[in-house]
Amino acid sequence: MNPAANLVLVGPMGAGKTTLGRALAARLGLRLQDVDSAVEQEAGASVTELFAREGEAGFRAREKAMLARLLKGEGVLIATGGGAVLDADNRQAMRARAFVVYLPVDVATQLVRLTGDGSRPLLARPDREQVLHDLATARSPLYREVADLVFDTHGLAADTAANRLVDRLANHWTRQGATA
Ligand SMILES: Nc1ncnc2c1ncn2[C@@H]1O[C@H](COP(=O)(O)OP(=O)(O)O)[C@@H](O)[C@H]1O
Ligand SMILES: O=C(O)C1=C[C@@H](OP(=O)(O)O)[C@@H](O)[C@H](O)C1
Ligand SMILES: [Mg+2]
Repeated sequence: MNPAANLVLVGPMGAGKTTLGRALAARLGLRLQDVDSAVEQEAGASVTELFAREGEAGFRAREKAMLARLLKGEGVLIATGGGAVLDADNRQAMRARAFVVYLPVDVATQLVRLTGDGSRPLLARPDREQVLHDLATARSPLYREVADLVFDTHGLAADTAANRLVDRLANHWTRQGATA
């Protein structure tokens, strides 16, 4: 059993972090915080606008500050963005303050799930498949490095995946600070 105050979801774009986060938070009695949404709310601008206005570096600085702030809480389910693991401080902070679940996803599934999605600036280009392969090569080791648990959702609807993940977590994660 692995004690931690919070739960964090990591994984590539389209892995279902935001979607599963919603379903899981309700089931686990945790407060959901999606880092992208929190950054957008604080900035008063979308992720796409922030990338355009401040560059990826500007967005990453905001993402890092928000993640650090959210990890100070307890009983928080934090859905990260796919690039949050790039920063070593982020990875260390996640490991220190949360039980980390990696949701892997293959590129073919990402392409289907993200068809028509215009909200991810890194995919606003014609060679999406190549971009997703390159991101996977660079980031998969980082997801693995930070993860306490790897949970595969391929072939599962989001609600079913949430139910199974709740069962898996019961054997792996003790919520620190929770009253029995
Ligand atoms: N397990 C799943 N099965 C089918 N579709 C899914 C699943 N998880 C997420 N999706 C869909 O994929 C898209 C991206 O999901 P999202 O939660 O935004 O991913 P992430 O936050 O990891 O980028 C959404 O349209 C969502 O409905
Ligand atoms: O992989 C990435 O670098 C990004 C993933 C996005 O979040 P999701 O993983 O929730 O799509 C969002 O943070 C931004 O567009 C950058
Ligand atoms: Mg998301």
